[in-house]
Amino acid sequence: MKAFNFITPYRVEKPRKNGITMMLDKGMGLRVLEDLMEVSGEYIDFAKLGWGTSALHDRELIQNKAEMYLSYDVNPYPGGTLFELAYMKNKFSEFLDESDKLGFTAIEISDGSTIISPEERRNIISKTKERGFTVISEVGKKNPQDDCKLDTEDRVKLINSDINAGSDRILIEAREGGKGIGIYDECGNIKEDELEILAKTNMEKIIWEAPLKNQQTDLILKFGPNVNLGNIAPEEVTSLETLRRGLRGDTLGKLDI
Ligand SMILES: C=C(OP(=O)(O)O)C(=O)O
Ligand SMILES: O=S([O-])[O-]
Repeated sequence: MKAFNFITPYRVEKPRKNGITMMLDKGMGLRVLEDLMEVSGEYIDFAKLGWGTSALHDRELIQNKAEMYLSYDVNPYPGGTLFELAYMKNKFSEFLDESDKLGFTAIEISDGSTIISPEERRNIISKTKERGFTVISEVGKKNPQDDCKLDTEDRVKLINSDINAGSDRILIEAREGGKGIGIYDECGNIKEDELEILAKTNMEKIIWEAPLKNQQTDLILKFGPNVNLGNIAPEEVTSLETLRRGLRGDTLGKLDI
């Protein structure tokens, strides 16, 4: 039983469709991960082993980490950048084979640093789906100068086309920093117009990358405790859960929970 259970607001439990939290794992060791899972595993739905970090560790460690995540019902997956590298090297099917063998259950398809034609993107999404992975496709470019060339209409088109091709979730790029990219301005504040338009596409499927606390708070206040959020730092997972439940001043008494 949880401490103070008589005042803690309830939130939908896993497996959940909404209120998804995606955590960014930047190369944690197994013991740190075990500790984290023990205290926060129930608040995490997906764990992304950021960009190419999983390629720097022994296969056995990655397998053990994936197993640990799965034992807490957390879906582990490799960073979109690693997929992009595999794609550039013409090793997409080997990438899926290896991901499967390592125990990853989801795959991120992104073009943050590469160029992939819309047709190719749709093919890749459906092939990944056919292989039995949960598909998370990302919309946005890593370089702010390239990202700002994508207007809102382009993003809406991409979201809809990815969903039609079979994506389970659409990730809105904000990187680890969360500034000057996607729905955020240079200070990391939300660009309301952009947010409103993207939110009209399919809120259930969208995961907003929101690495900063002000972003998490604003999105929770706007869309409620069960908004899907990603790129959450491991040490911020419990903190985010308090925001979702009104257990922190920023949202206390302000949520319908
Ligand atoms: C962390 C990110 O990069 P990657 O998907 O390459 O891990 C991201 O896109 O937010
Ligand atoms: O490389 S990152 O921060 O998406």
